Amino acid sequence: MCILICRYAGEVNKIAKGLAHPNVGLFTHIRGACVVSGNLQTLSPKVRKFIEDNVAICQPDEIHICDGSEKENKQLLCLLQKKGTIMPLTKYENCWLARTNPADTARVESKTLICTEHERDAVPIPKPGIKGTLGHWISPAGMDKAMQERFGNCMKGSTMYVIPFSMGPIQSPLAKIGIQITDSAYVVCSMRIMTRMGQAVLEKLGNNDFVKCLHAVGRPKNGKVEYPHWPCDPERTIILHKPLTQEIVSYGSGYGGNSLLGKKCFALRIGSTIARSEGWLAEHMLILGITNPQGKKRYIAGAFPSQCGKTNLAMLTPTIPGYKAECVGDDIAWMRFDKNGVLRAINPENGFFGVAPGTNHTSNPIAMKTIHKNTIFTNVASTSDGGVYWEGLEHEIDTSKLEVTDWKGNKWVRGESKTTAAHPNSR
Ligand SMILES: Nc1nc2c(ncn2[C@@H]2O[C@H](COP(=O)(O)OP(=O)(O)O)[C@@H](O)[C@H]2O)c(=O)[nH]1
Ligand SMILES: C=C(OP(=O)(O)O)C(=O)O
Repeated sequence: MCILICRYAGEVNKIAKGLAHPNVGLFTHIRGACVVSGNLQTLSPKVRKFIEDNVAICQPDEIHICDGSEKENKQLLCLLQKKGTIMPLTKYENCWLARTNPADTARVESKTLICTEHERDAVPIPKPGIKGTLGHWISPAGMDKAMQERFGNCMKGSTMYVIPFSMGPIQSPLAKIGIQITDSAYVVCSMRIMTRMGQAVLEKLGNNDFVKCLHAVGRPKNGKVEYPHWPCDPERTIILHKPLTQEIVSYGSGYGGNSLLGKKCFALRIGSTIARSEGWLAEHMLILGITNPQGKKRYIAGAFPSQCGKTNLAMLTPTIPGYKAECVGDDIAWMRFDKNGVLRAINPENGFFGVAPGTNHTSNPIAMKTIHKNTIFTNVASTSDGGVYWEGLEHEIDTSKLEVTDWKGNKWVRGESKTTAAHPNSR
């Protein structure tokens, strides 16, 4: 049955490509690309247009509208395993390890740009001759050009996934909705951990506006994909934000910080512009609840740059007797004053994306308890008993009795290997 539908779809595909308006009457297709999962009928005209526009540019073979279900997640994890993008970590429950292209391991600030009509609306303008360090600006024409140079046909042969997601609990009045298009199943599975995503979000959205997020892993200009299990285009990686139209565009990287667009791109950067216009704040801050021995609870928020300890402080285990600490958020805080003038905050995320090295039962016991179930590890080392390893676990995992494979897939021996077992920014 399945084969028949696909064959029929292939024929319709050809016909559809020849029509003046490629969507006429073809509810299983968008511009000739077969919808292999999800129902076009449930999409609002705005969501459908967003998909259609990008299908026309990116030319995917298939479209998968994500419902966020457990079944879908399992199918995608299985697909990723078949492609060699992830491997199961048999020591734990539903845990996986991804190894990226070694050139795609972190966010790239220098390639992260904000698009506004005037430079002064995006970044402070330094004196002539001085290089600014606070963000990068791109003009609308520059953004259009950057996109044209990269996105044309970039999903040929691939599946375009459509991820409806909510930053903040779906029913919360503070939540904001985005739709992310991506050609990475790793991104879909990761977005399922980091956000609330799927069918329920589409139902909440109705025909309202949403933050438009477009992501493609890209292919190098010369067509040579060095690591087929992790396609990317490090040379041309670019992360663009257009606050005016609430658009995010990310090309060339599969690394979480660049590709999970709900996180830094939406919750922080676009979020801060939405917040400014609506009179609230989106900040790069952890939120921690502290209850003293008398039962009085207070919250603190703390702003540290990336890789400076937000996740670890947010997961603090108190050493002072009688105190209780509760993690609300480890990266981004959405804050506003309520009608009584009390500052309230939510964590718009739904999961954690912490740096692995340095994490152990002494430095962060809560993280250690959390990560042995339903976790996607990226660029950590693996052990022959199906576990993970990184710098900082020397006193907890006896590597002399195990074989260790480093984050690049090579044999690693403690005290002998000259490189680290895990990438310093492994997550
Ligand atoms: N020495 C030391 N390292 C820390 C401390 N807090 C965090 N780290 C390490 O710094 C790195 C980044 O930590 P993380 O909490 O993920 O930072 P985030 O990116 O700001 O959330 C990890 O390797 C941590 O183990 C600390 O208080 N002391
Ligand atoms: C998510 C990231 O930031 P942080 O280090 O603040 O967690 C990142 O840099 O990819």
